[in-house]
Amino acid sequence: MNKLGINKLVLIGVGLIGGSLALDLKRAGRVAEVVGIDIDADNLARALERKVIDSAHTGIHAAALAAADVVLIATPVGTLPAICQSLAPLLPAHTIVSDVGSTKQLALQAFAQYLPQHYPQCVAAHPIAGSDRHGALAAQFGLFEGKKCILCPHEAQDSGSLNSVSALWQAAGADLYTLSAAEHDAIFAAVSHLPHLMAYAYVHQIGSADQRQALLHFAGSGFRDFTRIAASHPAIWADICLANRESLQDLLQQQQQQLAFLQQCLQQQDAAALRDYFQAAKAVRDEWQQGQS
Ligand SMILES: NC(=O)c1ccc[n+]([C@@H]2O[C@H](COP(=O)([O-])OP(=O)(O)OC[C@H]3O[C@@H](n4cnc5c(N)ncnc54)[C@H](O)[C@@H]3O)[C@@H](O)[C@H]2O)c1
Ligand SMILES: O=C(O)C(=O)C[C@]1(C(=O)O)C=C[C@@H](O)C=C1
Repeated sequence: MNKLGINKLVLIGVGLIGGSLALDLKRAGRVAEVVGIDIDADNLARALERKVIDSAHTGIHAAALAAADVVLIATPVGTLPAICQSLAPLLPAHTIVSDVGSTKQLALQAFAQYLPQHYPQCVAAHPIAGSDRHGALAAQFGLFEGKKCILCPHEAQDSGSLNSVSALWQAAGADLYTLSAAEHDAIFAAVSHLPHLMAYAYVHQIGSADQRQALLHFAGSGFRDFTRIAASHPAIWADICLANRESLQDLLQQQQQQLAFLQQCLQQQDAAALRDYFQAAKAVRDEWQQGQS
């Protein structure tokens, strides 16, 4: 046992987020051994080369899970139910299960439905850090340093498991916050999932334009800054958007009202309304930026 009691971490999904946490925990001496499970054998080979993990499996097997202290699920959120179902007969009694997914109600539902014996030891977590890159090659040290990590404890939560998972994220430098899963999903629909949808929609508009080549040729930093997140992993984002579809449908409706207002300002050549609208948006953006420092 090391100082946290985490001898063996089983990481399911050895990508940007899971891989980055594994790197930090290994460097901090908080885990002795990391076993990687991933459906992508090439990705596992890269993870082994980069020492993100110590051993690799392409499926969820008893041998991989034997004596696991923590199982961390870091796959697209839509895979959680099936993964929990596969884990159920194989988990040692003491194992803590956690996830890193961008939506939390689905995670708690999957834990409750497929891991009822372990439910008190299941801890839903979400680091608010990442990028448009993916896979083990994108895993990096220090990704979570100074970033928020949201924990969504549930009604049957075992406090020891919650503390152990909290300690892992703190070891990676994250600042911990607690929200209910419903609060979490409503907030991140607005500040993460909606902007991703809008970036995808805007890039589609450009990509389907007759002048596509010229538009892309001359696009500069405004285009780059607004569209970076449209380069994110399609499978990760399809799962997030579907898992949070109800909030997102409401938010898209609200966004259409914003666009309709802009149409009206342009039609009426209303410079004052546009200036006020942009000024109010700038004030919100400036307020956010100040809160970051
Ligand atoms: N990318 C971000 O910015 C970010 C930030 C915070 C949280 N998240 C969440 O973290 C999770 C992982 O995202 P990521 O960005 O690390 O993605 P990633 O693509 O870098 O890594 C996911 C890995 O899971 C593997 N995988 C997919 N299905 C699997 C399955 N059924 N069994 C085993 N392995 C499987 C993939 O091969 C891949 O290596 C997602 O739930 C995402 O919502 C992402
Ligand atoms: O930086 C990015 O590319 C991100 O999209 C990171 C981001 C975000 O929207 O802020 C994306 C999804 C997460 O669940 C958490 C962080």
